[in-house]
Amino acid sequence: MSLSIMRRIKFCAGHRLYKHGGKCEFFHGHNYVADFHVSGDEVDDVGRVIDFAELKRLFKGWIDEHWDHAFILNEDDDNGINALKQVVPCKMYVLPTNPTAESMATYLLEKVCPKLLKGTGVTCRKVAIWETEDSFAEASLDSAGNLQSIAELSEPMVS
Ligand SMILES: Nc1nc2c(c(=O)[nH]1)N=C([C@H](O)[C@H](O)COP(=O)(O)OP(=O)(O)OP(=O)(O)O)CN2
Repeated sequence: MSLSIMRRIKFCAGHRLYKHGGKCEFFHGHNYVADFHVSGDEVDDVGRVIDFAELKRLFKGWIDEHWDHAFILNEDDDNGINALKQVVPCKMYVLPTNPTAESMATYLLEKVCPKLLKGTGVTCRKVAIWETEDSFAEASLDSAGNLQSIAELSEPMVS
């Protein structure tokens, strides 16, 4: 049996989509919502897959340190990176891809969650990033643990 739980983390960040060709090429920001879907095969003596508070500590800890109130930019965006370096103090996180909701969800699922959850006995199987109340993207693992990237836009946010 597999049991799944979800921990939601909210944060604010700025970004721009390099070479987007539209308004999202301008610096702008979002009140993001990140939904972390975590699975485990068993529960502890209390009946928990893992304590929600522990997930908050891990996920919010990473988000607060790296993405909250930061600008998230594409590593190819030299102009944007150099512009932000002029700002003091400057909080910037550079991704190997454009900071779309899709790539942010994928990055969290593939790169961040395995490190954060090491030794906990649980696995993050899906991350959804909401950019607005109307748009989100999610990245998930299939049953073999391989990445499945699915963008789903214009779905209502569940609150
Ligand atoms: N598939 C994706 N498309 C877009 C992404 C993304 O991450 N994945 N991101 C953006 C921009 O970041 C943009 O800020 C969001 O654009 P949009 O949905 O058009 O924004 P609004 O809902 O605020 O639209 P208004 O027309 O201003 O109300 C673009 N596309």
